[in-house]
Amino acid sequence: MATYKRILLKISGESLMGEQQYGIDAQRLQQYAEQIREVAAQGIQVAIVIGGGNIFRGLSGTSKGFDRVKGDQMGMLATTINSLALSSALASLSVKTRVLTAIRMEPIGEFYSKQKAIESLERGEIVLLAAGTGNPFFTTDTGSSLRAIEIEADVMLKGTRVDGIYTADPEKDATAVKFDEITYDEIYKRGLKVMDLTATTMCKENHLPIVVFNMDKYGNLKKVLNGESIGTLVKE
Ligand SMILES: Nc1ncnc2c1ncn2[C@@H]1O[C@H](COP(=O)(O)OP(=O)(O)O)[C@@H](O)[C@H]1O
Ligand SMILES: O=c1ccn([C@@H]2O[C@H](COP(=O)(O)OP(=O)(O)O)[C@@H](O)[C@H]2O)c(=O)[nH]1
Repeated sequence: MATYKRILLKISGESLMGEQQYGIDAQRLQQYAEQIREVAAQGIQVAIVIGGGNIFRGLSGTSKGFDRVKGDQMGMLATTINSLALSSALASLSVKTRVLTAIRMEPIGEFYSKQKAIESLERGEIVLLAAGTGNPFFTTDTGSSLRAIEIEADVMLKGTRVDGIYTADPEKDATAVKFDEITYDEIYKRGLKVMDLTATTMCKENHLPIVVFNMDKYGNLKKVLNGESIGTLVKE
């Protein structure tokens, strides 16, 4: 039995690289599309935000001489490229999708509105929310929390390449221990960097639970949605 009716799934752009150093790994993309199709077939309404770190990050561009605002705009275009790729992979599995962009760029996608997103979700379409918040100096984590709150999602699922939230970055500290549950305040107190603080604060202020889980393990998305205790649940 699924515990959530409407979800906002955030997928890390960097994870889309798979084993590659850059860009989109076709196999990884296909795996994501299959898993998303499976949960949508259970009747769960799915909206998706994808990062752009596999292509471009504004902040890293500044060290190479890019203007930050232009760099962030490049990052937002990167999230749009990834959204189109996932939309196409889902379409090839006969799943209906709608790409809504935070910046006007028809015909690549339609300009986002809450109403369009909800109409599509209620029709059973997968909604891909591209270009983050549409503003520089933000991240797709913040875009995800913003959109999740707007569309009245029951939960924000942060699909990433680690198993959940740890006492320290598990990619750097082998002694780090995973939390099954954690409060928003504990994330601040411990200075945990799994999600940016703007995103965490938006979720806290709007009472939106977050689940951080490993999206790269095939089948995990379904497990989270079926209420298995996978990943880390963030709540009050
Ligand atoms: N306390 C922590 N618990 C879990 N992951 C952490 C923590 N601190 C930092 N991280 C890092 O956060 C990453 C997950 O965030 P994500 O937004 O998916 O990655 P990225 O920003 O690289 O695309 C993990 O890969 C991990 O290295
Ligand atoms: O609302 C937003 C969302 C994203 N970005 C830019 O898009 C890049 C890619 O997004 P992010 O780093 O969040 O992707 P991920 O870490 O998930 O790969 C960021 O570095 C920013 O430069 C932005 O400017 N505003």
